[in-house]
Amino acid sequence: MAPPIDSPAAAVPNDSKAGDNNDHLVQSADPEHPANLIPSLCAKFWTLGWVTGTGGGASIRDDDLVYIAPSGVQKELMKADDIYVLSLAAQAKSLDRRSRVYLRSPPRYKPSQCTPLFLAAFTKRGAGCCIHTHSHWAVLVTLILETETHGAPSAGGNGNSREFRINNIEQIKGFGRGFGQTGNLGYHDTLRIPVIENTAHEEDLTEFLEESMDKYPDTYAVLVRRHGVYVWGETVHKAKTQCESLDYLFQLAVEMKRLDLPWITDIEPVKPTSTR
Ligand SMILES: CSC[C@@H](O)[C@@H](O)C(=O)COP(=O)(O)O
Ligand SMILES: [Zn+2]
Repeated sequence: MAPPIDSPAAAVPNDSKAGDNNDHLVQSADPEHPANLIPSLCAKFWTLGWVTGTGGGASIRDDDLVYIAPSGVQKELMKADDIYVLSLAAQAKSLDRRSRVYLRSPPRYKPSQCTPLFLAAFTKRGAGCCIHTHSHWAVLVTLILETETHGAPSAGGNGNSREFRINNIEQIKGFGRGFGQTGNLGYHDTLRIPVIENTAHEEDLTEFLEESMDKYPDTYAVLVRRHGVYVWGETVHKAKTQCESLDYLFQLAVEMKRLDLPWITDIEPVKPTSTR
């Protein structure tokens, strides 16, 4: 396989030996270590159809260090030894935003093309984990929304192809209110997920993803039309459960559309008649 395109490490931690490529950064017996967790999570995601045929992936941030999968590999078969490691502090000092400074680069691969999008979640939102899926349900929702703009909004949508909206579904409670805010969305809250258009090259999505983050400061996800979804969270646990909740809602929304059921409904909150 071709060598990595991005620049090798300019700075290495003091405890590294020269020439060892900082392999110790990905060597741990702890299954929760990011270098072990990314492969095990991706193996689970593959069973859900989220990272089929090398598409999709996941990245984890541990303080200053970001762990990234290689590009174009079967994500469900990755090993810890395949993982790239990048320092956010070193990256912030880099003058060229498009070149990246890796503390560890497996020589046989290139880093994931999703890297700048994962970095946006870490630097703009302080996320601890970002997941990218090519789930059928995410893609179908963007296709349904696309048809909404060509003609009158039907019962299933909201007439705005750049935003997915749904309310009055219990699983909405699986989402946080936004970074820096406490608690989760409520049953009657409306979940809004922005949609950006796909580009020929993954990294060209970055500016549009960042734009969406600015426009929707509370969002934990951005849909990419005809492509998939990026979902993040403060922790791995939160990114994973939000991604699962979203996939559940996308599947439900597609089935609702088939049944001509609306995604947005006006339901009066039911008041408890007695206190326990
Ligand atoms: C099936 S190719 C998909 C890629 O172009 C991209 O969309 C993707 O999600 C994965 O990119 P990768 O560089 O392999 O991590
Ligand atoms: Zn992708």
